[in-house]
Amino acid sequence: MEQKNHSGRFITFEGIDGAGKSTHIQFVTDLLRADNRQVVVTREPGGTVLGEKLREMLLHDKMNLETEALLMFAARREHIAEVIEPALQRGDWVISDRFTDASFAYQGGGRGLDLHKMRQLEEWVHPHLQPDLTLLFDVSPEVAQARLEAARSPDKFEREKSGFFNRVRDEYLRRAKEFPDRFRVIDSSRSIEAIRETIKGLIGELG
Ligand SMILES: Nc1ncnc2c1ncn2[C@@H]1O[C@H](COP(=O)(O)OP(=O)(O)O)[C@@H](O)[C@H]1O
Ligand SMILES: Cc1cn([C@H]2C[C@H](O)[C@@H](COP(=O)(O)OP(=O)(O)O)O2)c(=O)[nH]c1=O
Repeated sequence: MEQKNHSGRFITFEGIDGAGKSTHIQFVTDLLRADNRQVVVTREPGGTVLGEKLREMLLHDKMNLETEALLMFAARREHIAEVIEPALQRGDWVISDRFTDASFAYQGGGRGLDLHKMRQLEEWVHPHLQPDLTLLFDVSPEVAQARLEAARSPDKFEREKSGFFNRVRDEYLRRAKEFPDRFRVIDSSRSIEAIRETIKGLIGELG
């Protein structure tokens, strides 16, 4: 994987809602801490006091699509400045439940925002920062939906229909092909145990 000018590592977890990201973040954190790594676990939208306020609005209030994209990137700007960059400078490992790929997938693929506008926002907000590793938890919307229904009440995004999640999934998979060096696609229709084994191998590759 590409070398960066920091000694920490930046790992992002992506996938449609209900794909299993949260389930495996704890596992990866435990794995790294057992190996004496300093780990910062965070999430988007959110991760800072301001970002969590923006998250509340983003997950529950109806808004214009461009407003939604801009607020995602505003929360991200704060998150990078306050949490991600300082942690990487210290040499910590940063695990983020979602990052910019989610904006491409949800606001771009899912809702149809012009990807060119998204690239401009990315170039503005983090021209030089990219994850070292992105774990894409890939599963059909039907399986994800069934898991979610058993688990929790839905937010604004989770109430979307399977057509929306198919577009989100397709955009994630398109990006995985575009950036094969950092993306690893995980078949999340398998058991939690089988997925853990796959993840163990992938984290090991990071050194
Ligand atoms: N591989 C799996 N097999 C069966 N159930 C799973 C699997 N992975 C996650 N789950 C369950 O599915 C639900 C959604 O998982 P979660 O990790 O919260 O997804 P996400 O964070 O991607 O939205 C949870 O109840 C979790 O226990
Ligand atoms: C980071 C990000 C998240 N989202 C959406 C995806 C999710 O539906 C929602 C919150 O993500 P997530 O934290 O995965 O939700 P939960 O805690 O319920 O598992 O925000 C976007 O639409 N664009 C983005 O850029």
